[in-house]
Amino acid sequence: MNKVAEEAAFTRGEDAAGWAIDVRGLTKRYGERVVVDNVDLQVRPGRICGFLGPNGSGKTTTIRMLCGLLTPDAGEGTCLGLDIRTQAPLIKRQVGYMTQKFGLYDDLSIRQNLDFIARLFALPERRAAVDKALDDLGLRERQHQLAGALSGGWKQRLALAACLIHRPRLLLLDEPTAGVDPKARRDFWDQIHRLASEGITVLVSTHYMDEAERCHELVYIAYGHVLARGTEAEIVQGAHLTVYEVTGAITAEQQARVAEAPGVDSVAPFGNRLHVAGRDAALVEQAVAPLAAQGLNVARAPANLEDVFISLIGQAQDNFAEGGVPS
Ligand SMILES: Nc1ncnc2c1ncn2[C@@H]1O[C@H](COP(=O)(O)OP(=O)(O)OP(=O)(O)O)[C@@H](O)[C@H]1O
Repeated sequence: MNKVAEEAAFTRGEDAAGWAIDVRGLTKRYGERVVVDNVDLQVRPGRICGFLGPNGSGKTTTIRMLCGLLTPDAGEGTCLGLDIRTQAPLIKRQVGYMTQKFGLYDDLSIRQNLDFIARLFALPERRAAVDKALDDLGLRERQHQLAGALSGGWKQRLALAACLIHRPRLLLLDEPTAGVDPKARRDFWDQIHRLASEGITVLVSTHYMDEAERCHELVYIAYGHVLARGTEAEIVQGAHLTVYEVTGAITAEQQARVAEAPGVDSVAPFGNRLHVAGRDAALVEQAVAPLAAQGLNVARAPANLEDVFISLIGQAQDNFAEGGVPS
């Protein structure tokens, strides 16, 4: 690619190959512990990529390496067409990073908080930028309320407005809706989709499966390793799980017995239903047969993301137990 084409790609917020995020082999150690191990990540502009994995699996550490807040011990690549190792200051100016903790001032109003952030970025038309952020996120009517007096959902909305005030091309959202009620989460996700449709790329970590389902693509990480990636359908198909759904008055003892049966990777309750899943169809069928004989309803069911992730984490534990859990 020639210089002109390269600059055009940079202006669009992507690298020469058209990726908004394109990193390979990202690795981070703390002392002897490898907490992110050889992670590759590629996301196209305007896509919403969900970043999932158990607590402590390396999501935050990866996100911080992407925006230049942490230097990787190994690995390379670009964010918005900029080198994560050598152009971190430029990346930071074009990224909106929402951390897990509410980082704004409780004793300032919504407007004052946004104005403060606009000053930090030295935005030229500060008042207009704050007005736009208030309007875009539906915060205008509450602009004089103190941030500390807002409910969790409105705080998240304000945090998102603060992330967007400098018009970033990439949003890195670290569990943005933790502890927020379902209606506020839904509103938040409507905003994320609106932003993506405007061309903003989003990498969002979450533990909520309904949120994972709203992403264009997903990356699942455990022990610092990527275990699965793709669309929801690709991940579910790729897992090759056989799932039986059990309904009826199942006892704790029956549940424990089926969980211990050979070939059962995961047993997960969903309301009054129990999902029993594994990769070997014959073994799973054998495991649930006694439950049917005991009068419970047992029927094949499609695998869902949660079945897959529970199964993957179980396999990862087995692998690491055999090959040595990463220290
Ligand atoms: N500054 C640090 N020093 C030492 N260990 C750290 C540091 N920061 C993170 N870790 C460890 O690295 C591992 C990965 O942490 P990270 O916060 O990236 O995980 P996560 O997937 O974001 O977890 P969660 O879902 O709980 O937010 C954890 O075991 C954590 O304790």
